Amino acid sequence: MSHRNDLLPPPALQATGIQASLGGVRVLHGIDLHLAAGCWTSIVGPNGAGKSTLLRVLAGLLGHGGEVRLFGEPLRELPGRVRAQRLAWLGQGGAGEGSADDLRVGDVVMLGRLPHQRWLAAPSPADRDAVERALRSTHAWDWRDRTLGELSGGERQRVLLARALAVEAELLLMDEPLANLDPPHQADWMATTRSLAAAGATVVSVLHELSVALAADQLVVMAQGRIVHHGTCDDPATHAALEHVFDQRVRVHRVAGQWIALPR
Ligand SMILES: Nc1ncnc2c1ncn2[C@@H]1O[C@H](COP(=O)(O)OP(=O)(O)OP(=O)(O)O)[C@@H](O)[C@H]1O
Repeated sequence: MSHRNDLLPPPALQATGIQASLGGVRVLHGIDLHLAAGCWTSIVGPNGAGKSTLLRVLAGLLGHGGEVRLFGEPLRELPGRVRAQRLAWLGQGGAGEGSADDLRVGDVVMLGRLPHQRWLAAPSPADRDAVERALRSTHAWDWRDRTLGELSGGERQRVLLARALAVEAELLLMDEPLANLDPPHQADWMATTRSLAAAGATVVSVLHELSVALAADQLVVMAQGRIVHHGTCDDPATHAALEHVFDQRVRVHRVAGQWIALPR
C-alpha cells in the first residue's frame, strides 16, 4: 500500500481503522484514508470490493468501527444539520427515491437546500439561486415543473446530481454518479467535478468508468474490503495496482493526453 499523505495539506476527511459489517459479514477490514481539501478522489475496484460500503461509512450512513473525521471533527459528534450542510450525498441509482416520483423536479432539488433553511421557512432568494444554478449545470432546468417519475433514468440522475450540487457542500460523496448518463453528460459531470475541486471542494466518487476515474487527482484502489493502493492518477504504481485488482484484464494507456483503461 502506498500513502502520499506527507505531500498533502491537512485532510478534509480522515478515516482511521474503519471496519464495517453487512448482514453479519465483515466487509471492510481496517481502512485508513486521508483526503485533502480541494481534491477529487475516485474509488475503484472489482464488484463487491466494498466501495459503496466505504462511501456510506464516510457519509455517516452506516454503523462502523474506527473513526471518521470531517475537517478535523469526529463525524459522529457533528450535529445532523451541520453535517448535512457540509456533506452532500448522491446515492447509487437514486436508491430510496422511488417514493419521490410524484415530486416536482424543482422541489426535489430544493430538498438539497433544507439543511440551510430555517424550520418551516420559505426558501430564500439564495436557496432559489442555488437550485437554479444546480439545475442549469446539469442541463435539467427545463424540467423543473415536471415530476421525477416522468423522466428517463439518465434525466433523473441529472436531477439527483443537481440536488447534491444545490447543497453547496464542502464535501461531496457520490456513488456511481455516471449511472445512465450519456457521454456528453459524463463529460459535463467531469467538468463540474473539476471546477468544484478547483474551488476548494473535496469530491469522492465511486466509479466503474475507469477512464473517467483516471481523470481524478487521486485514485483509491480497493479489493476484498481493503484499500490496496492510494496514489495519484499519473503514477505508474497506481496503474499497476488498477491492472492488478482487475486480474490484468484492463490496461492503462495514454491517449490524446488522457489516461484511459481498456478491457482486454
Ligand atoms: N445486506 C448484505 N448482507 C451481506 N453482505 C452484503 C450485503 N450487502 C452487500 N454485501 C456484501 O458486501 C460486500 C461489499 O459490497 P459493496 O456494495 O460495498 O461493494 P462494491 O465494491 O460497491 O460493489 P459493486 O462494484 O458491485 O457496486 C460485497 O461482497 C457484498 O456481497
